Amino acid sequence: MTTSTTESAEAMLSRARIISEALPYMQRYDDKTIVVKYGGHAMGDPDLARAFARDIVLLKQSGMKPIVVHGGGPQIGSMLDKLGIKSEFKNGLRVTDRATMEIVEMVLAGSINKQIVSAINAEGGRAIGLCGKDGNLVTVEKATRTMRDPDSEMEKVIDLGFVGEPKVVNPAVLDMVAKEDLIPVVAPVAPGVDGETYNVNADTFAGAIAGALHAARLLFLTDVPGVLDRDGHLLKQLTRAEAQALIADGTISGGMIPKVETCFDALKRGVDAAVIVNGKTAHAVLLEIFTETGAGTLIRR
Ligand SMILES: Nc1ncnc2c1ncn2[C@@H]1O[C@H](COP(=O)(O)OP(=O)(O)O)[C@@H](O)[C@H]1O
Ligand SMILES: CC(=O)N[C@@H](CCC(=O)OP(=O)(O)O)C(=O)O
Repeated sequence: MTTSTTESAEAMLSRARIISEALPYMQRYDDKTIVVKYGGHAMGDPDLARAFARDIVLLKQSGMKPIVVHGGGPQIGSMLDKLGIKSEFKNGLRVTDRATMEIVEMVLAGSINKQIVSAINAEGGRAIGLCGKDGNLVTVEKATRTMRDPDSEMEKVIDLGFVGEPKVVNPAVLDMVAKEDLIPVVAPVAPGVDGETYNVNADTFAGAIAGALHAARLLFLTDVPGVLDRDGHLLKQLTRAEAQALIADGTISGGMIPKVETCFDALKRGVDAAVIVNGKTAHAVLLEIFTETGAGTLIRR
């Protein structure tokens, strides 16, 4: 036997071992719902987008039920800039007037949603694009928030406009989609009980869907390796008490606060575990589902 044939046989055996190692995970998650929140910061690079779509198709092909819930905050921001519409965030949520809502719906339920659907279909999957309006999948109520007024030092109610908080999730729509072997791709735009259209934070939206379906995993794909401690090191696991302390001392701030809070909320509503991972790493979803330790921060009951 020549050296090159021996090496090639070893390489083939190693490939076979890697494929074989996937078996326990395929068995663990067989027929289980995996909600993947694809954040706007994790999108943009075409190679990463292809790898993401491929991972989702692989989960489906392996017998799991992936549901993609996507964001698009930076993309909404660019479109609003182009149109000269000013936008601001309060308590991590975009203040959404009627003109802003029109753009949010166009960007989220329109271009981004269809880009993800096309990317999944291009990898051989069968995706269907939805938003909270389709089949009344998610109904929301107007979000209420308070903020400390620096002058009076009193808590004041702030009006965020058309920003919604999920109130009712109707899993029947997703059950029907699953029966047809389709992969749902859901945009966080939803009707209010008042008949208006509302903008929902994509993390909150993903958490509500994962909770209603008692998903086995809720994955957040963002632009950092996970939750980082005071020294910037990755926390492989996070308890509620640790999270509360890190929020109180400012280590967890900005968009990471609703993400972490959504994780604990989803666990309370029946999700087995939530994970925050770096969506800027190729095949982040596969690494999370098909390995024992995963790559990001695991939050579980
Ligand atoms: N302790 C922390 N660990 C990691 N990221 C943090 C932490 N505190 C704040 N962040 C910020 O949270 C951001 C992720 O949240 P967000 O911008 O809402 O992401 P996405 O658009 O993916 O939902 C990170 O880019 C980081 O700047
Ligand atoms: C109310 C609110 O803030 N909605 C978000 C919805 C998109 C989102 O959450 O996108 P990411 O996941 O990429 O941040 C927004 O308008 O930006």
